[in-house]
Amino acid sequence: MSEDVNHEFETIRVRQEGRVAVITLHRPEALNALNQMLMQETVTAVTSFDRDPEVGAIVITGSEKAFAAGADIKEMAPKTSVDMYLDDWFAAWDRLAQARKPIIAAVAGYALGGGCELAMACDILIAADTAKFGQPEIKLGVIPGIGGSQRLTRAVGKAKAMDLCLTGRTMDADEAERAGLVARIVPAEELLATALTVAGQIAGMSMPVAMMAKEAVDRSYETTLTEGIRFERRLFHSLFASQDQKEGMAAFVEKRSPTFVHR
Ligand SMILES: CC(C)=CC(=O)SCCNC(=O)CCNC(=O)[C@H](O)C(C)(C)COP(=O)(O)OP(=O)(O)OC[C@H]1O[C@@H](n2cnc3c(N)ncnc32)[C@H](O)[C@@H]1OP(=O)(O)O
Repeated sequence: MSEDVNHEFETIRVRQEGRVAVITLHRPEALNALNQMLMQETVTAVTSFDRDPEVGAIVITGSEKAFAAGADIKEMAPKTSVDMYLDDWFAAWDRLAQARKPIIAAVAGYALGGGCELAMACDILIAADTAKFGQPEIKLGVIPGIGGSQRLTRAVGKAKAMDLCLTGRTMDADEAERAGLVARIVPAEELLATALTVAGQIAGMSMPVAMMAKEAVDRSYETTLTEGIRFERRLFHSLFASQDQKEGMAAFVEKRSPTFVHR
């Protein structure tokens, strides 16, 4: 992907700015509803950037009005249970959550249902003051299907996750930040610039170190405290074999900025 860094696909736009890759969801006619094409294109782009040594961080964003208004209801409506099971509907999104490089969701407007779930599958969620989050699937006679009941509960706790999943109501950016879903809120007009700055800071770190930091935090969701601390300690010890640990600590002692080589 790095040779042709500005690319328009059917449902997404991708570009690269230095070591930051930006994926913009682009289905304006449907408020970026997540259809199968958008899922495939987004996951393919993320997978490709994840493998690209010239990319240190990825930003996923939408439009001013909608990050994504959910999975595509019109596409799903006629499906049967067997269709959904045989096609393993939404399984491809799991590949996005398996990316090893940090992904920032820059969210303005609606992030509902699958849109909220996509944002939560990213590593840092930066919201515009216009953002609205929710899991309204219950109003459609279904429940979240891209991890919402699990990631939302881990992010905001059982009380608020139950409230959101059982009533289908939306919460604004302030409430989402207070609840712990959102890392930062910024004025809508500063959203992309802020996301790019944060992504640029991350991409300027040693890549293996940033990847290990992500892996260690993610591990806290999957394991006991004792095992998680042991895992973190092993990664930490292993970094003393890296050139970037030598450079980072030498730079501090010599009162200069480090030059990381991602090794
Ligand atoms: C089932 C699982 C696992 C996950 C899901 O995500 S289910 C979907 C959850 N999301 C929703 O239920 C939200 C659906 N959308 C809305 O409620 C509204 O569109 C809105 C409140 C987000 C915005 O309302 P507004 O009046 O400003 O805009 P609309 O005229 O309603 O929408 C414009 C255009 O977009 C189409 N649209 C919007 N959301 C979806 C969607 N999730 N799937 C398919 N299409 C969507 C909407 O139909 C309209 O297009 P048309 O005028 O051509 O019908």
